[in-house]
Amino acid sequence: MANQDYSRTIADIKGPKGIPVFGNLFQIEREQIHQYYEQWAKEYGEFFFVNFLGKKILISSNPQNNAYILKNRPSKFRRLSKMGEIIEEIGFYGVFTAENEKWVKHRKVTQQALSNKNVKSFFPKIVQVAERLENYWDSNLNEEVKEYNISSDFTRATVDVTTNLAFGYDMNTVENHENEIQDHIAKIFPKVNQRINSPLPIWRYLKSSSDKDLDGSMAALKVTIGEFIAKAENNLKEDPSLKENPSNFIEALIASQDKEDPFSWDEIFGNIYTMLLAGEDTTANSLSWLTYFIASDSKLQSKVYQEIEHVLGNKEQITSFEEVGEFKFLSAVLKEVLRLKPVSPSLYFQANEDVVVGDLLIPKDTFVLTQLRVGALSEDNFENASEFIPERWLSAKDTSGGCPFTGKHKAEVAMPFGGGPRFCPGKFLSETEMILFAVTLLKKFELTLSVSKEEIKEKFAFTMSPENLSVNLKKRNSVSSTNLMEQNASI
Ligand code: HEM
Repeated sequence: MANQDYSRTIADIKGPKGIPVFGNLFQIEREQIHQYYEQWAKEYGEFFFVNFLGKKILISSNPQNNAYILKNRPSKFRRLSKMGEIIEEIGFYGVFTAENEKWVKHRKVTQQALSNKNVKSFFPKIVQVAERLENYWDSNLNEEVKEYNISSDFTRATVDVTTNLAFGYDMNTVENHENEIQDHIAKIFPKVNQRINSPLPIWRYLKSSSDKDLDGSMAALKVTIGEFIAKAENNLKEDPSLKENPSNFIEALIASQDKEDPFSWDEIFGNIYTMLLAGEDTTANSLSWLTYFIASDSKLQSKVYQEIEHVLGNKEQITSFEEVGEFKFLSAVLKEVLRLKPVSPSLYFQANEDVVVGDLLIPKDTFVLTQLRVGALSEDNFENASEFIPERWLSAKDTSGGCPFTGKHKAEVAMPFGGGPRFCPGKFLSETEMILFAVTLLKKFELTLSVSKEEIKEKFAFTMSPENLSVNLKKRNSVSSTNLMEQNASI
């Protein structure tokens, strides 16, 4: 029994009234489920229950309570076991689903692979991927392009970064469009989401065409991953010193086989899938949301462009890691994008024991869904919380004219990368990638939305993406030539 004080038990917790047997099942649209939870949080408060076919989910929306849940892992809370089973059933037995000692072991090797030190030394490769993006646009896009699907370019770029950094394998999907790896990856999250929210595991007895499609994609991915593994095994054979000092994630996983407590082949495959998936959708969707805000606000776009001109000077591209840190405004814009459009607005947990959160006693095994964006959109934490104000993330030292925003700002409440011991180990890598790819796009093109802002909807399929996003691109004069023209004019 939990030994903290509490004033409520789950018998006191209410929620939206459903209908007999089905509960709230027909009150929601699956792809906007997070928005229903956010709306209900306003009505029912920091804890409420939803019920799908008799299965109850406790929704937690208070940021302090959510931080407590995230922090108290793996002891008091674990990832939802049903979610773990579903993800592992597909083949992803790795750091995201592992618990307790297993998780510690998986996390160590993942964190090492994604360490700041590794990302910094890998930086030239990220620049190379950005240059390929630019080459691709130079060769394939006219001066003006309408209704362009920029999200798929971001997806390719993030796949290339992850496969290079973590697997030492240069896929160059940015330029070689015949590779379909991202099409296969794209099927996984929506399916996981559908199965988690499905009250009955129908797919185990009767496979729909989309279930069979997923099996086909997993088989294709297995072949690709087999190639990554073969390359890493060859490297280890040719240079046995890599066994002690592996140069990437895959080598580290394979090298463990000669040591105590090795990773099994299922774990090796599972972690490679995990890394591939975790690194792609999240970063690419965040870049798509960035595009959404920038393309719909010309003032914001010119401000970002001014900073790009200022930092790049006469250069065409960022050339050193230190320069990334000079994009103070763009960084603030990205933070604001992640506050308003976190790609993971909901995280799924399960109580390992009876545990008191806030004033509530939550019994062992309760399914708890933390709804993270409620706090990020609350006036209690951020002034004019629903507005896009990147300046709120700038401090006085970031600007010449003193602190640009003095309103309420509880930065810790926005948790786009999760929190506690299981917070996202790819944060630093993704922040670096996002600056580089955003600069590459925005220095080159002026962007407008091809559809009205209202037509672009939040679509939740385990991660949240902008549905219907499509942009018009107009090539700019290059940054260096604009600067030269300005210099000439001032002479
Ligand atoms: C904008 C980009 C990204 C966002 C918003 C994001 C967000 C998240 C979130 C919310 C979690 C769950 C954290 C928790 O449970 O507290 C997570 C976990 C994870 N992320 Fe990311 N992520 C991003 C990019 C990446 C990248 C680039 C990689 C690797 C290439 C990555 C690898 C992982 C892994 C391995 C986990 C599982 C950690 C664990 O369970 O211990 N992520 N991420």
